[in-house]
Amino acid sequence: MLALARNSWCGQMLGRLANIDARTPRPYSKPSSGGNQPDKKGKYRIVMVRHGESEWNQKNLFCGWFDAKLSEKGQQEACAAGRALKEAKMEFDVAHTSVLSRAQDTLTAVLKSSEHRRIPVCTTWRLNERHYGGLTGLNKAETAKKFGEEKVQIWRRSYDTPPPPMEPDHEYYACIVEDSRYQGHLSASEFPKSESLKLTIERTLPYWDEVIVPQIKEGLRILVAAHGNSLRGVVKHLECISDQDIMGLNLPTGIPFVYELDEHLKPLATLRFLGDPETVRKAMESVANQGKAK
Ligand SMILES: O=C(OP(=O)(O)O)[C@H](O)COP(=O)(O)O
Repeated sequence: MLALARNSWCGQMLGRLANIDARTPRPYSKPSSGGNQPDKKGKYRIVMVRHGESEWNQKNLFCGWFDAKLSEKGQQEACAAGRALKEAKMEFDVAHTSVLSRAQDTLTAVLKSSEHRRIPVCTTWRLNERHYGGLTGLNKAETAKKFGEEKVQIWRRSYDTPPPPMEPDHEYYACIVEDSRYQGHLSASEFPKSESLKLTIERTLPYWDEVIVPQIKEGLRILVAAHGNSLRGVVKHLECISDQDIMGLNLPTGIPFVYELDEHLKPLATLRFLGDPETVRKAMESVANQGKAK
């Protein structure tokens, strides 16, 4: 069993995060797609994976900071992701994940099924999924029926319109706000009530810039296991995707993707999934369609 302990070396870097402003992504647009042809080798490489299907993904519920577990299918996806990494001969020196079980359990399964040696794992709330506010726990298709698909699309994919806030009388408010994993890491005023992609990026990028980037530059091979929207934020930043174009990116569960980076950490190409392109395309389409009224 792999330990998900906070590594003191990660902890030191985390301590430097106070008062750091997120960088503004430059306006630039590049289509994001799948493909399994190896890219030209960069100076650096980073691999990321959205966790396997969770029980709430399976029920088509907005999840956010609720700590849903992986479904049986999600466990299998995570194991398949590990096998794909092994087949691609990808090895890692350090892994980063969120404080949510679905990402941590995916990482554990990925490292186990790829028969990877034990590596340090850094966990941070900054890689959490976006906080889905008052939508947390609602069925996406039923929400689309009630409020319209257009409204749900804005809540799911607009860059800077956050969902309605989570109020203290919300069914899941207490279990999220009082969760011990946030104690000492987030003050009451920092604790989000809901997050747009923009707000998610603003708390994820300081971790990227201050913890992950220095490790990449040290030559460490990094694996990140996180979430649909926290990773969309990282992809937007890396590829300088415009606020408009990022709306079209839907990351599938449990399919690792690779970036080859130049010496300035700019990607040599768009993200490359380690999966059959048709399977990846269908999985992305299925995520996009989750917000349609049934
Ligand atoms: O918790 C969520 O993301 P996750 O399953 O990647 O952790 C969201 O419910 C994803 O929903 P979205 O694809 O409608 O933004």
